[in-house]
Amino acid sequence: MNTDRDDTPTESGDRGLTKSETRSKDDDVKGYSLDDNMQQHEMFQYNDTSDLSSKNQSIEVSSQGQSESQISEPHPINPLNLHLISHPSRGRGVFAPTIIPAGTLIEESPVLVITQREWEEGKMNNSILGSYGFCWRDSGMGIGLGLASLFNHSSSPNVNFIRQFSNSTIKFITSKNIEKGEELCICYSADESKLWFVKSDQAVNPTNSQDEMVSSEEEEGMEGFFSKIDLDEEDLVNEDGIAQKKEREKRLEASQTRDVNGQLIKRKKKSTSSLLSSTNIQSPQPIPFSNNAIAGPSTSASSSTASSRTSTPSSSSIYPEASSGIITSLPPPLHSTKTESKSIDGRYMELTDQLDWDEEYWTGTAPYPTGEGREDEFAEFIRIKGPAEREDEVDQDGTMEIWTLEFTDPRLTRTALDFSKELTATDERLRHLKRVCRRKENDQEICRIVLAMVTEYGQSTLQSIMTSYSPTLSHLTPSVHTVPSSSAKTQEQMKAKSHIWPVSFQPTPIIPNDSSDWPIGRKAWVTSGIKRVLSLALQAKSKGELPIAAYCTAQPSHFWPKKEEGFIPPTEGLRASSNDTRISDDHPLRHSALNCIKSIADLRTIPPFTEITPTRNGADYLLTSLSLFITHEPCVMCCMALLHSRVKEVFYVFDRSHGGGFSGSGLGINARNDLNHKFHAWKYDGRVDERTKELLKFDEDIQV
Ligand SMILES: C[S@@+](CC[C@H](N)C(=O)[O-])C[C@H]1O[C@@H](n2cnc3c(N)ncnc32)[C@H](O)[C@@H]1O
Repeated sequence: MNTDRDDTPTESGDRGLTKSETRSKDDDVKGYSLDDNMQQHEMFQYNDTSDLSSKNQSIEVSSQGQSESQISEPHPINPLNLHLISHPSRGRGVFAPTIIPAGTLIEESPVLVITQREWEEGKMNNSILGSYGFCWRDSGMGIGLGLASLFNHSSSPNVNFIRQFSNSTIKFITSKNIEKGEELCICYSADESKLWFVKSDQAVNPTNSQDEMVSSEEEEGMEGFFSKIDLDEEDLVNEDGIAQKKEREKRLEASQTRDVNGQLIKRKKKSTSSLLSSTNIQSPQPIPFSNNAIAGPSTSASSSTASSRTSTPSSSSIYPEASSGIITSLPPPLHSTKTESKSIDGRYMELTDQLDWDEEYWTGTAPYPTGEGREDEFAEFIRIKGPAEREDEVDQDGTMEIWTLEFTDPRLTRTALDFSKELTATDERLRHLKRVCRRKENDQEICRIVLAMVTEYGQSTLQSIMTSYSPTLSHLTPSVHTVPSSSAKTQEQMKAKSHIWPVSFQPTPIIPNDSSDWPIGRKAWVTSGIKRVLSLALQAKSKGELPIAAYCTAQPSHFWPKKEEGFIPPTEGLRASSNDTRISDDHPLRHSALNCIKSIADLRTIPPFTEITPTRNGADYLLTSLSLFITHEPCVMCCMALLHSRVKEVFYVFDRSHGGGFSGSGLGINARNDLNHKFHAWKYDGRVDERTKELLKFDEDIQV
């Protein structure tokens, strides 16, 4: 479908939307039913007469949306027969009626492309569409037809989407094997602070393991964006470089709406889930996408619209894959498009040996007895906390004082917000606060805007900065307001804190401080990783290298958190080992961890690793969900490289007295709120024999 307006389903589409809005009001009271939904979809169908076997089968939709005559040959455009089910908090969602293999094309949904101008002038963000738009090319918005708009959000999605600007469609492809009855979800944004609704994932992810620290922000270019980023929510994101910030601002600007005076206005938060809420999840019903649901207006104006549809090919002719349900040619992975090369830099790439441990024995999957009861044979690991966690532990109910700007005239909002952004752009202490707080007081809406920490400016200084910024603000006086000093970690906190001032919602899982609760199999696996790097480091030493070694691999699937929120399955089979080669290469950057990351990067450019579909948009980094074992605490540079590669966890043996990226430097790079990924750092707390210890010592200040 192209974006030409004549090709868009104006007539039926408009009616469908009008109807849908009217219906939503009713649904508020009576709940949402699939029958309603069937009716709604019927409104969107076109009268494709070429598919009708009998001319007598003219179709009329009664006010109940019922077809008055039957169509003999159903023409399913939803060959997977997916179910639409309404959930009490998420609203409608798409569910699998049967097992669906990874890589299956669910739908290639046509998109109505709305230009930035149309979106703004039509105040579409204020309408129900505001919750449905996909960011599109040139700051436009795409409203996905078909199933596109019905996928709910999950941060561990099982469906990827690929926006195809050239033909204005979006492809939805399963990224995992889907179980019968599972909800199909996409990831709206990897940065959940950008979501405009309170997320509910229980049914999607029934087990909520506590083993994962969720990355706070992914690269924007790769994300699947929905448009609905609130003015104030926008301000919660990390400052990650001018270019991205500008891009984000542009996008934000594009999706903002203005009032009649051209002033920016706050977008209405309209959650379809509340409109569609019902007390129970309804029993699954197939979405009635078949010919017998086709309905079309019979007026001459509408038949011209309808006739432009008659040439529309059937779904199976457009998407041959859809008929089998399996895509034969997967989209290329994000990291590389190479498919043939077998060697890198003239070297043949070989996978390093697997870790030496009896997986079946230690995980209890073997027919013979398991390793249960042998826990004492393994040393413990201590988790190294970063500043993020220490900050989180500080008084959760605390408040602080900030300067705010208070006014009732909505026309001041834009200038006040711009000023606020300029003033507080880099102040981490304000990041958890929504920038705007609106309250109704004495029948008047009062708008308060975050300005700065009270400790930063005196009132007169602030007033004069403000006046010189814009004369529009000169008659306002900053006032002091008490606000929560941290984000909300639970729904209760969210309620309590937002009562004072709206804050961001950042649930943090409780993470154990040591390995005492690990299953014995994980202890055995991690111990084998530690043994491997100690032995690699001794070998390196014997060759005259610095005695530092690393080994990177995926955690065995047995230990993967089951459907845990935020867990991205690693690339199985991908593994590499390395040692420090600063001496032999006479190169200052050949640190063991960097060498290991490079090997993984090299491997990912050759088959079979090029064949892997990214598990979620924007999340397929070099070391996504991989674990790294290393003899020594990595230096600051290596820690940053590991962070950028999105490593999941690092196990190490020896601390560095200084320069180490975890505790040696005091920087705690593994868990900082001002960095866009967090990972676990585990320190080996067991014994290493004295001779090995001695052999693996090196001068930390070495200059190569
Ligand atoms: C694109 S629509 C998805 C379909 C929507 N559930 C419906 O019934 O129309 C986006 C809206 O779905 C709801 N939603 C999606 N994912 C959700 C989640 N994980 N938790 C809560 N609500 C969710 C929010 O109300 C959001 O505004």
